[in-house]
Parts: sequence; structure tokens; C-alpha cells
Amino acid sequence: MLELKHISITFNEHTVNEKKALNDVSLKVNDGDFITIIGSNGAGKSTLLNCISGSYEVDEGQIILNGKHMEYMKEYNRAKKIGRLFQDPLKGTAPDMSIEENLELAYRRGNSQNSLYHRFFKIGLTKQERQLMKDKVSLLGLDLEKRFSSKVGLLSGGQRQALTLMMATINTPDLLLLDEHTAALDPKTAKQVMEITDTIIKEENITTIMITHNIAQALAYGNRLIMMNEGKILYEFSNEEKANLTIEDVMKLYQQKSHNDFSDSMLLD
Ligand SMILES: Nc1ncnc2c1ncn2[C@@H]1O[C@H](COP(=O)(O)OP(=O)(O)OP(=O)(O)O)[C@@H](O)[C@H]1O
Repeated sequence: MLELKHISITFNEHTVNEKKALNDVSLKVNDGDFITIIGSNGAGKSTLLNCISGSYEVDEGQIILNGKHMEYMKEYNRAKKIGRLFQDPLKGTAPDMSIEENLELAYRRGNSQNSLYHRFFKIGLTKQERQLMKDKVSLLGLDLEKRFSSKVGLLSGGQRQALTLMMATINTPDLLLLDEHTAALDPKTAKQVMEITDTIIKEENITTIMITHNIAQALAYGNRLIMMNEGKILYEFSNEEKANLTIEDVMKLYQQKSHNDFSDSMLLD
């Protein structure tokens, strides 16, 4: 379980650019929850994920993952427990390395002893491990298992994002953070990557938080939906509420609660 207790962060404190990006945010995420987050530009969505992953240090509050306090844990240590995807498909994979080498890096990351041994002797994946990786990659349905020695830089954006997803989940992380990971893809590829994402999350029962600008996507996936505004959680819909919601309902509630016009940066379908 992930617990956020009263977390706050202010950027550029005591300057004209001072910005309280998160203001006393508390949230309990149960094991197996898949939470989607929507909110206007600058609401604090990415900052929230950055604080959880350790990219940003919180000014106040606590972040507890499976009983362990994370707020003082370095980002590289959190990375063993937390998988993360960004909007940019170029992030998260090494373009000059092959699909197999990228997968091996991700696979060994959780196990430093194993990693050092393999790096020292330059032995790569064993036969069984390679087969395991190929079996996993074949589930993506993108034929990447047939291109295991191809450089990742040659893949399309969608293929690369699907591979990053595979790498982020290969050791079944305690938590998966998705920051608009399909937003830079064309609609057809975005749908395909989103469906692959949902399948992996369900099969591995991975606790997930996903930011999206797409309200339809936020309604279609996950079991909880959170609306953020000005560094706060504005409202949370449970699974039951979510099932009967329309995009218009979400927009209306957002306007009522935030007293703001609905940002046109939010996609409606
Ligand atoms: N490293 C930083 N330094 C200064 N200000 C920052 C930093 N990161 C975020 N901010 C500010 O904090 C606020 C929240 O930003 P954040 O990126 O979390 O919003 P968001 O909800 O993800 O928005 P968007 O949907 O536009 O990506 C914004 O005003 C942003 O400019």
C-alpha cells in the first residue's frame, strides 16, 4: 500500500515565482488499485508523481510505500520499487542498444549482485532468460520478439513505449507511475499501448497511478478517478461512481468544485 500523508512542495520559495505545487495532499492507494488522475495544466499532477518517485523532495509530509518511508530514500533506490513511464517515448530506453540489451538492463536492475556478475563477465542473458523475455515481449503483439537484436532507436514511438512499459514492469514493481504515456502517440497506437498497459496491470495486479489529459481514458481505465486543481485533490470518484459517469458529468463537477472554466487542454475523447 502507498500512503501519502499531508505532502506539500513549493518551488522558488520567497521569490516572485513562488509556486505551491502541492498543498497538503493526502492519499491512500491500496494494493492493486489503478488510479487515474485528471486536472488542468499546472494542477500538480506531474509534481505528485515526481515526489512519489523521488525526483523531487517534499517540503512537508510523508510518503510510505509498503510500510517503508520513502521521503528520504534516493531516487535510484526507489527506482527498484517503482516503474515509471513518461509522455516522451524516447525516455526510458537506450537507443543504441538492442531490444535484448535494454530488457536485460531492466531485468537485472532489481538485483545488483546478479547485475555486477553479469556485467563483469559480459555474459548477457542466459538461454532460459532470453526465452522468458521473448515470451513476455510476444504478449505485446508487436512482433518485437522477432527483432531482439535490432537497435531500439529503430523502433516506432508506439513500439518503443510498449517496450518501455515491458521494461518498467518486468520485475513486477510495487508501484507503476504513468505520466501521460500515450499522449505523444497517434490515436490508434495510443489505444493499442493503453490496452497493452491495462492487460499487464491486470495480469500482474500492479498498483498504478496514471495521469491523463483524456477524460474518456480516465473513465475507461482504472478503479478510482481523482481530479486535481491548484496543488490539491479536488474530488475522488469511486469505482461505482465512475461506472455511471459521463465526460459531461466530470466537466460539470470540475467547474463546480474549482470555480474555474474547464481547461481546453483536457481532451474529451
Ligand atoms: N521544477 C520546477 N520548478 C519550478 N516550478 C515547477 C517545477 N515543476 C513544476 N513546477 C510548477 O508547479 C506547478 C505544477 O506543475 P505540474 O507539472 O505538476 O502540473 P501538471 O498538473 O502536471 O500540469 P500539466 O498538465 O500542464 O503537465 C506548475 O505551476 C509548474 O510550473
